[in-house]
Amino acid sequence: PCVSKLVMRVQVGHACPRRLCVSKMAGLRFEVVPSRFKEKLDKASFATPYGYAMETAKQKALEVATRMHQKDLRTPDVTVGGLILEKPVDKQDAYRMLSRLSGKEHSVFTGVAIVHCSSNDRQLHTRVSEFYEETTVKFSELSEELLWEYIHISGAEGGRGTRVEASGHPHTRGPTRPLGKKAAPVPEAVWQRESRPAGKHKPFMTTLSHGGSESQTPRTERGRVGAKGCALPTPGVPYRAASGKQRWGCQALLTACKLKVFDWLKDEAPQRAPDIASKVDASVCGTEKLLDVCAAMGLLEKTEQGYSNTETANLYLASDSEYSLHGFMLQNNDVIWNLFTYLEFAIREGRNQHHRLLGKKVEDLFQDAYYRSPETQLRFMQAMHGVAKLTARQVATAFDLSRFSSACDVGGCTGALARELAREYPRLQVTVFDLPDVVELAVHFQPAGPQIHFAAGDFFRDPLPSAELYVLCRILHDWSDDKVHKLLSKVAESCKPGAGLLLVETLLDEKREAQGGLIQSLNMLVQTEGRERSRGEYQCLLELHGFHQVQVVHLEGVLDAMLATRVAS
Ligand SMILES: C[S@@+](CC[C@H](N)C(=O)[O-])C[C@H]1O[C@@H](n2cnc3c(N)ncnc32)[C@H](O)[C@@H]1O
Repeated sequence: PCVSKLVMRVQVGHACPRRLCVSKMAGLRFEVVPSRFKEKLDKASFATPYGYAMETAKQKALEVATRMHQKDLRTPDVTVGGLILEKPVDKQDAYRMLSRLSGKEHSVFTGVAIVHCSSNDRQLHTRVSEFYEETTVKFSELSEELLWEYIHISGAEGGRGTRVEASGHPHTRGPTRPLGKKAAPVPEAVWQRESRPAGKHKPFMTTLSHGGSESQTPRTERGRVGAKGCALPTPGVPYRAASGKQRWGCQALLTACKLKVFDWLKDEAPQRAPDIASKVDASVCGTEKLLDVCAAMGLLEKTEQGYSNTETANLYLASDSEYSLHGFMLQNNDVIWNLFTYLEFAIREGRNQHHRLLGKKVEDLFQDAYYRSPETQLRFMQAMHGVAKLTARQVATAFDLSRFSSACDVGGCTGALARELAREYPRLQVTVFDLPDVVELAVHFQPAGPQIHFAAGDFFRDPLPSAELYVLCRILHDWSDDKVHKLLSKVAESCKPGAGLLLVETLLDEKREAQGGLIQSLNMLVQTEGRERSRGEYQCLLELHGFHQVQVVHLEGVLDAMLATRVAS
């Protein structure tokens, strides 16, 4: 409780926006007091860069602590001597620095280490994650996602905040991983952190998210001296967001997918820019720039012989790969991206923007928007299929469902989750219930088998197939409260006492919010009739419809699973 009462006087050589952001997330009020201590310690007198950095940080913090005491006759409650290593640290230094920072030796200096480490060493990353866990004892609100982004920032190529060296959390397990295959990172730029298999490649979202190299960073980012000599607050986050590099990076990725660059390079590699340009019917200069950006994002490898797909691109971006997210990219490119251009209207009106995008009234979200033509329906289904395949295993294994002998996946689309459920529970019979047009096309994705059946109908109007377990995966967030009640009461009516309801959504809580849950809420606003809800809201909804004994499992990525049991009314 005392944390919120502290005014942290943070000494900072430059008002590092990342550190301020981290402190803010930790729920601390703080003052930024630039230290006047000159970084002039003799490097030669230190055995390691670590020793030099620690001593410099200490002296800077002490200078602030002393000066504040003299100035205000009030010693700051805590002075944080945060430490940033501007150069790549070697492995041993990183280990030592982490153990010192996370150890109990420092009673004065505590804080968040932002480690600029170019090593891909697994043990080191494990150690870093342990450090993070220890840190959270003090700063319990710190977001893991956030810290990981920082930890992977390397100073190797141009300084702070420029490149990301390793992807994901080293402990990320792989239920979302293609079975029997080595994991490669899932493209995050439009994937919205749904899932994050571990891997050795660079994730391309974060590569772009820090806004270019240090030399390109505007002076204002590093704290500039204003007219009267006082430090201006840095525009870090707003500057980066507005300058659009992250958005442009996303757009480059989506365009490369749309042009099927990764398909051409899967068929034949390496290839040079003019070859690809002629295949995708585009200019050589434009294609070359696009390929270079893809290479910078870690999606292509560039050599003197030309460009080749990385493992990530082959696995997730080629349109014919088993775990392809190509449809998801196209859905983002052709629909969601455009809907977001109407965000201002969405905010003003509090509703989705399909009518603006399509220039006509949209009464039925699916029939009038997503499924308005066979092409748009197929694209939507491909998008759902790609995402579902990556998350299905986690969902199927979140709880022990072996007591059920039949399940109905309500709005189960192509049957990707049904397949995983059938695989996990060999005696389970699964019915995928979806709109007639969807069921008709679903066979192209997921042929029915001895355990999997498809049933066509409208879940707001038609009776649901009978089952011992009902599954609602990414369904309720599409709908208004009224429609959610309608659907839940339908499910409840179809259930006998003891039947289960498996609900899979993104629960809006602090962790998910930090991981993009809030952005996901905006996404729901611009494109659906629904919204993301909190665990408490879902629990109330479930209980209201006779589902109790609610258990929750937080899955990797941004999904959460809730299992509830229907009790006799
Ligand atoms: C957001 S998708 C989720 C698909 C799948 N459950 C998943 O997690 O990937 C919503 C699904 O609900 C289906 N759907 C929408 N309205 C429906 C209705 N009235 N009756 C039956 N299915 C419907 C859509 O066709 C689509 O497959």
